[in-house]
Amino acid sequence: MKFTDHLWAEALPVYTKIQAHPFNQELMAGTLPVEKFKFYIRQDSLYLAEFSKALAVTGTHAGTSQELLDFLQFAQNAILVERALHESYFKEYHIDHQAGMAPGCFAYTHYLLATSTFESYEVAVAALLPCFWIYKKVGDYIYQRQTKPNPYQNWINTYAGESFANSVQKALNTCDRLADQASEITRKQMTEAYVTASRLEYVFWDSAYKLEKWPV
Ligand SMILES: Cc1ncc(C[n+]2csc(CCO)c2C)c(N)n1
Repeated sequence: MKFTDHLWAEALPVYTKIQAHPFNQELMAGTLPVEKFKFYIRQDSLYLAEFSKALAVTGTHAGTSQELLDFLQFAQNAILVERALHESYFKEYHIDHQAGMAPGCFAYTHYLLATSTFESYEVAVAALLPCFWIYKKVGDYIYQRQTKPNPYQNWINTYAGESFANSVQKALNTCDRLADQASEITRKQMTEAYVTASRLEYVFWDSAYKLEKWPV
């Protein structure tokens, strides 16, 4: 059994809830209120700006130049995705550039920044994996079942392409290779980081659906 199969089984209850979350169900049906989509896009733009740094830092801890290159390309891609959001959705939906990070976005981005900076390369790779893998799974799920026409079609297409699938496969292969060479303690830490980041993916969607605000 591959290590990533074990990870998938460990976080399956979290994934199941992400797939069933009203944000994703309504996005798929095209019925998601536009306010919630706008909130999500603004938060995702803030997320991507920090996520790209976490990817780049993780790359500096890689053991091979190929993996450094992979992570730098992921980081570059995250910045390009963020720019594309600005070019399209920010203009189309008149999204507020001033709104700061909601608690869910803050928790997720800072977890990834801290993990990539202070934990081992192995643990950082496991923490970054849900971002790729869960988006691929949710993206495929929505793409196959979407109601057409759908006002969120462009967003739905973003994670359905072949080049994104290749990136996800690279991240999975790296995680498996590292786990094969890691101690049992490190593998446990990797599993914990993977589950935590998966829970934070859930929190991120839930935050958008609830238009989450700081309570104070
Ligand atoms: C909260 C949140 N989590 C994951 C993604 C997905 N994602 C964004 S950039 C990228 C690949 C970078 O090379 C991936 C997989 C997202 N957009 N927002």
